[in-house]
Amino acid sequence: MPLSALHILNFRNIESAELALHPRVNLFYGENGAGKTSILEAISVLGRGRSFRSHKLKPLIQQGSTGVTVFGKLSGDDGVVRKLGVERNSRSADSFRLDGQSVPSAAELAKILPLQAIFSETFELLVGGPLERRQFLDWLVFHVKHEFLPAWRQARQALKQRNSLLRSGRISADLLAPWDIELARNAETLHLLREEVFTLFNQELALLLQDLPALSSVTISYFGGWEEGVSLAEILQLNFARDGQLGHTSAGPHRADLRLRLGKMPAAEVLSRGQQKLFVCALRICAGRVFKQLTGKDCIYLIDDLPSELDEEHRLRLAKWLIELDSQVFITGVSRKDLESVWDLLAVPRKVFHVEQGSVTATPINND
Ligand SMILES: Nc1ncnc2c1ncn2[C@@H]1O[C@H](COP(=O)(O)OP(=O)(O)OP(=O)(O)O)[C@@H](O)[C@H]1O
Repeated sequence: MPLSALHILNFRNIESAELALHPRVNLFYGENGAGKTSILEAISVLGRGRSFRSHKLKPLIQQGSTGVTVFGKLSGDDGVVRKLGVERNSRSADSFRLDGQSVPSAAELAKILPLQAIFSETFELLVGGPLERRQFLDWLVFHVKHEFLPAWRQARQALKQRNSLLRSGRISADLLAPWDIELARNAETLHLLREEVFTLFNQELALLLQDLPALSSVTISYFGGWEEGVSLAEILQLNFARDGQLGHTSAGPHRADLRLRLGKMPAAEVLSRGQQKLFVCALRICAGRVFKQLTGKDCIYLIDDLPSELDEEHRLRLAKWLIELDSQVFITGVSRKDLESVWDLLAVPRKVFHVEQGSVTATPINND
């Protein structure tokens, strides 16, 4: 369901902005520091409870203010309307609201407002550590498999307890046993769900990249976080002494990863920077495609400073993928001309906003 309205209060340099949005393409242009990324961050806070750029709350709250508020209205073609609200305050706990009712966590909002963000750090997906790739896969698993979140929370809790015992030095197999059982049980569930979703994802990625030979030769494999063919329960027992020395659990679902290779080499060492960026965009588009196939719903794309990240040919490719997906997109850029050129070329209806010192104004476009 697309976001039809957005109301932002005291968010970084935006004191107040009320936007009526286009159901498909929304472009934001303006000088450096104008507040373009802040608009995408506000949408991210609405859908995830946090910004894609910073986990910390404090930098988001406008200087001199005590809290930020973001409201959004989602409107479906069938006339269904959902209202989301997030208030983040430096003094009290975060408040998440859905259709006027308080909800316990941002996960409830994420189900209604599924988001994919593409920004400069996203392009580190190939070269960065496993955490980003694991979070990338888990986004899709969370959205398409309802069993995922409870298993993930229980595994995280068991891991926390196990690590705290390991660190305390009071370790005996008896003390660890209940947490080993809990961790291993949930880990097997997470592994099966991740593996199943990854298989679908990989098939879809091959289709998406079939006419891009340089990228379609990249192979991706899923690593569950411990040795294949052995149960995690056995591994935890085998690693007992080692984990004790390390003070943490060395194998488990928290070590899962996606391994991207081109021939025998890590893909990041062979692909050019431009190819890497397009490949990361393809991964994110593919996640949206699988999400749509399995749920019948669309996810929303937030894309920060696109013209500085991709050249025009790659921007055109990304725009075509987004159009095929029929997703609502929010894209920022400094120059209006660079930002609009591919959408002009493809004659795509859209809304263009000018952002200037924290104020946001809808502007007429050529075909208005
Ligand atoms: N907590 C805050 N209170 C007030 N102003 C802030 C706060 N945090 C950041 N700012 C300012 O708000 C603006 C936010 O910039 P933002 O990153 O959204 O700009 P942008 O238009 O995306 O710029 P660029 O093109 O450089 O990426 C900056 O000018 C920054 O100095």
